[in-house]
Amino acid sequence: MQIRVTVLGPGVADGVDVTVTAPAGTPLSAVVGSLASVVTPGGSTPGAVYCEDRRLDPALSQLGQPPLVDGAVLSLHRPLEGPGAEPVPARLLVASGPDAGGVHLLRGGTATIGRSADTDIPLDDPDVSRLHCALTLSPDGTITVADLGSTNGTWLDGRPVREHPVALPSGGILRLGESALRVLTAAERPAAPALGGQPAPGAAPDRRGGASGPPPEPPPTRVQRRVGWGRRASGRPEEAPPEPVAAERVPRVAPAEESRWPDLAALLLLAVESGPRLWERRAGSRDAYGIRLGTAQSPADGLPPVTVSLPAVGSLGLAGPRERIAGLARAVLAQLAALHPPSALELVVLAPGRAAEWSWLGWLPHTRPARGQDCRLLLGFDEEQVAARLRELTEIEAPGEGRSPARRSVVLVDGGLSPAAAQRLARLAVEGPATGVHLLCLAETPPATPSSPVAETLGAARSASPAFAACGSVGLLSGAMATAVRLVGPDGRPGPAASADAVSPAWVERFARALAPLREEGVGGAGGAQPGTAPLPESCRLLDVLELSRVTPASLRRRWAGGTGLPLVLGAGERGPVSFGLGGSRVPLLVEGGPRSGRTETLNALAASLAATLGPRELSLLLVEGEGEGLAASAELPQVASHVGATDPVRIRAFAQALRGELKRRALLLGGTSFDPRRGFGEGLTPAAGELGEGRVVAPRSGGEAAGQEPEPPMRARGSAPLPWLVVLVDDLPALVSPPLGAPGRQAAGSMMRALDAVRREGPALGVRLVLAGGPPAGEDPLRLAVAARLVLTGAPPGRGELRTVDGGRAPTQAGRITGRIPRTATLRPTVTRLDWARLGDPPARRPVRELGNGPTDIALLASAAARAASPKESASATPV
Ligand SMILES: Nc1ncnc2c1ncn2[C@@H]1O[C@H](COP(=O)(O)OP(=O)(O)OP(=O)(O)O)[C@@H](O)[C@H]1O
Repeated sequence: MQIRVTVLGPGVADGVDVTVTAPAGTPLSAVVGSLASVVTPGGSTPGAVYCEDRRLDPALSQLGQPPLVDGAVLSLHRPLEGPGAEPVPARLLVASGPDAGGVHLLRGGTATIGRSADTDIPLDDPDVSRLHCALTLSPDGTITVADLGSTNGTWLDGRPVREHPVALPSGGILRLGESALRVLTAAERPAAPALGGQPAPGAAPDRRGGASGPPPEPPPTRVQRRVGWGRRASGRPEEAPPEPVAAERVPRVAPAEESRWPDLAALLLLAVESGPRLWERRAGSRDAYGIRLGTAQSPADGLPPVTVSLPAVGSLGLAGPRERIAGLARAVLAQLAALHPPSALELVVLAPGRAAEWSWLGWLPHTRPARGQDCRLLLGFDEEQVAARLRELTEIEAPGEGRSPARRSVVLVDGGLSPAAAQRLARLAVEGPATGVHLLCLAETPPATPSSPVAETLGAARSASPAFAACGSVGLLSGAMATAVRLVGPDGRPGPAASADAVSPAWVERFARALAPLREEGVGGAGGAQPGTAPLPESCRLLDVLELSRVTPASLRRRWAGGTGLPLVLGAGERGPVSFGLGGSRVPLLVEGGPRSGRTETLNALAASLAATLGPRELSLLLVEGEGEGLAASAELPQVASHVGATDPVRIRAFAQALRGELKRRALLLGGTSFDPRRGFGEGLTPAAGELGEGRVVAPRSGGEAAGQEPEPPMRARGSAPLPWLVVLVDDLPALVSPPLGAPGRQAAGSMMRALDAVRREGPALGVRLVLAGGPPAGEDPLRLAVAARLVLTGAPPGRGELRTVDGGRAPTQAGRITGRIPRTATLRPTVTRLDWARLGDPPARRPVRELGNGPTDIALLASAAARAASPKESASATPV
C-alpha cells in the first residue's frame, strides 16, 4: 500500500510531500520517526501528530485509512485549521471575481465583508472597500445584508443595498466590486455524500472516531473557516460596477443554465464533501467535456455562464498574461476533474520546467496511468517525459478495447517544447480530437486591449507555438487587468467579453487534495470510490497478501480448519487484496496477457492461494501445461494430485481419460444431486449400485501400477476425502487448442481438449472448477468460452493487470509473486521517501524486489509447510488450536 501525504513541522511552513509505502493496516506509529526525520533531519520523534485540527493516536490510526489517505496534510507540531464539529447553518460562496472559489462558513450573528484582512470575510478585490458590507444570520435562519458606506456600493440582484439591512434570499446574487457572492443554507446542501461513506480529508472529520487531542479552540470569529483561498489580484475591473436597477423585489430563481455549470465555490464543496454531482458527467452525458470559461457581464441577470465544448472545438488555446492565464487554466482543469470521473477523463501534463506550478495535478486520480503507461503519473516536466507522454497518447490503447471513446484525454500544454515535440503536438491538436485527445494550450501574450487588438495578439501567440496555432478555438484574456475573457472561434471573430473564472494555486491545491483519495464505484477494487485506496505496488509477495508472511504448518492448519468455498486471492489491489470466489462461479476464470506478462506466475499464485485455504482432504488440484513446465513449482503442494505437460502424448491421453473417469465417478457418487461442500466431502456416500466398486471410490489414490503400463494419473490428492473440490489449472491453453506443427503432444492435445470441455460442461455440478491461462487479450474470448471473469495482464510490470467480471466490475490488480526468493522483510518494512514531483513522469524505478540467489522460494516454503501440516505425524504432535 502506498499513500502520498504532506508533512509539516516546526519551521517547514510549506510542508514536505512524501510517499509512504507499508503493508495495509500498518499503524502510523511505525512511520512517525521517519516522517519527522524527513521534515527535520536528525530531529526527535514528535510528541503529537495532527491531521487538520484533529490529534491522531499513532498506535490506532492506520496508514491508508481515513484520515491517513492520499492528499492528507499532517502536522508534527501544532493543530492545523479545522472545520469545527458543529453543523453550519449557512455558507457564503464567492461565485466569481478575483477571489473566486472561496467558501466561508456562517455560524450566526454578524459577519463583516471587505478588503481589509481584519474583516470576518476578507475579499481580495481592489474594488471592494476595506469595510464594505455586513451579513447577519438571525437565529431563525434569515440572512440580511447592509452596506457599510462602501465606495462602489453593494448590489443584490441588480438593486442597490444601502445601510438599512435587506433580506438576502436564497439564490440571490450579491455583487460588490468585481465579486459575486451567494449564500448556501444547510437546507440547500446535498444530503448525503455520493461516493463512499468516509469524509474526504478536508471534510468535517468524524470526532466520534476517537480524536484524543485537546478540544477545539473556541472560534475566533463567527466566520470560522475559509475553505477556499482567494487568488492574489489587483487593479481595477475592466468595466464600472453595474448601474442600480430600480425594480420590484422579486425572488430570483437560479436559471437552469447556471445550475448546469457550477461555479468554482460549488466545485470546491463538491470535492471536499463528495457531493452528488461529483463526477456526474460521462461520455454521452449532456455537457460532457464542456468547460465554463466565465460568466457573462450582465449583472442584473444572475451569472449566465460562458461555456465551450471540447468535443465541438477540438483543442482549445488560452492566451493572456502569465498569472491570469494560469488562473483560468487551473479553473478549467479543476472543473473537468470535478465533473468527470477518471474512467471518462484522463489528464496529461506537458509542461517542461514547470513542475512547481502544475504538480497539484498529480494529486488528482485523473493523472494516474490506467492504460499501461510506463510512469507513476501522466506528468511531463522534462523533454524525455514529454516525449514519453506523446508516444503514449498516440500509441497505447487500453488492453482489449482500443482507445475507448468513453474516455477522453485532456492534455495541458504549457512551456517551451523541442521542435520535434512541437510538431507532433501540432498534429495531435488537429487529429487528436477524433480519437478523444484534446489539447489545452497556454500562450503568454499581453491582454487584448485597444493597444493590442485581438488579431495582433492572437497572431503573435500562433506564430510562437504551432500547437497553439492548430487549436480550433481560443479563450483570449482581455481588458486592462486581463480579468475578462473572449472566446475566439475558428473564424477569428471574438465573442463578447465575459468575467473570466480563475482560482489561486492554494485553492486548487486544496481542491486536488480533496479528490486525491477518491476512486470510482465499481472501478478499482471491491466497493470502489472511498478514501483509503492506494496505488498498486510495483510487485507484491503473495504470502504477504495472504497474511502468511511466516508460513508455518500451524498457521496453515488453522486456515484449513476454517476454510470455506474456493476464494482465489489474486494479489494486491488498490483497497487491499483482490480475490475472486471460484466456488460460486459455474464458468471458468481466465488469465490472459501477452508474452512474459506473468500468466504462469499467476497460475502458480492461484494454486498457492487455494492451497493456503483448504488442505488436501478437501481440495485436489490438477496442473495441465500446454507448453513448458512453468507449473512445476506448484507440483510440490500436497493438494496437487497430478501434473501433466504437453510433451508427453501417452501421459496426456492417460490424464484425459482419468479426468473423464473422475467426472463419471463424481456423478455416480452424487447420484444426481449437486456437489455441496456444506454436506461434507463425500464421506459415507456410495455410488449407484453396480457401477463402481466402493473400494475404488474411497481409495485414497487411484492409479494403475501394473508393470509396463502408463500409470493412470491420480485425480485426488493423497489423503483426500472421496469428494473434494477439484480445480483444474491449465497454462498455455492456446497450445492445446491449436498445437504447433511438430509439437510432441500435438496428436494427444485433442483428447485433452475433449476432457477439458467435459469438465467445463459437467464440472460445475460436480465440484470441479477450471482456471485457464490463455494468450494475449483479445476483444472477444479467444477460446469462445463463457467465462466468469478475466484477469487481463498488461505485463508492465509483470503481474500488473485488471480483474474484469461479467457484471462490469473492474479491479486493478498486481498479481502475487510466489515462485520468487524474496527476503521476508523486503515488502514488509514501511518506508517514507521524499516526493520529487518533477520525476513522477519517469518510468518507475523497477526496484526489483531483491530476490535472493539461493534459499527456498516462497512456493517451496508454502509447499513444505503444507506437506507438514497435512502429515498425520505432524498433526499428532501439533498443539491443538
Ligand atoms: N506477479 C509477478 N511479480 C513479479 N514478477 C513476476 C510476476 N509474474 C511474473 N513475473 C516475472 O515475469 C517473467 C514472466 O513471467 P511468466 O513466465 O509467468 O509470464 P508468462 O506470461 O507466462 O510468459 P510466457 O510468455 O513465457 O508464457 C518471469 O521472469 C517472472 O519471474
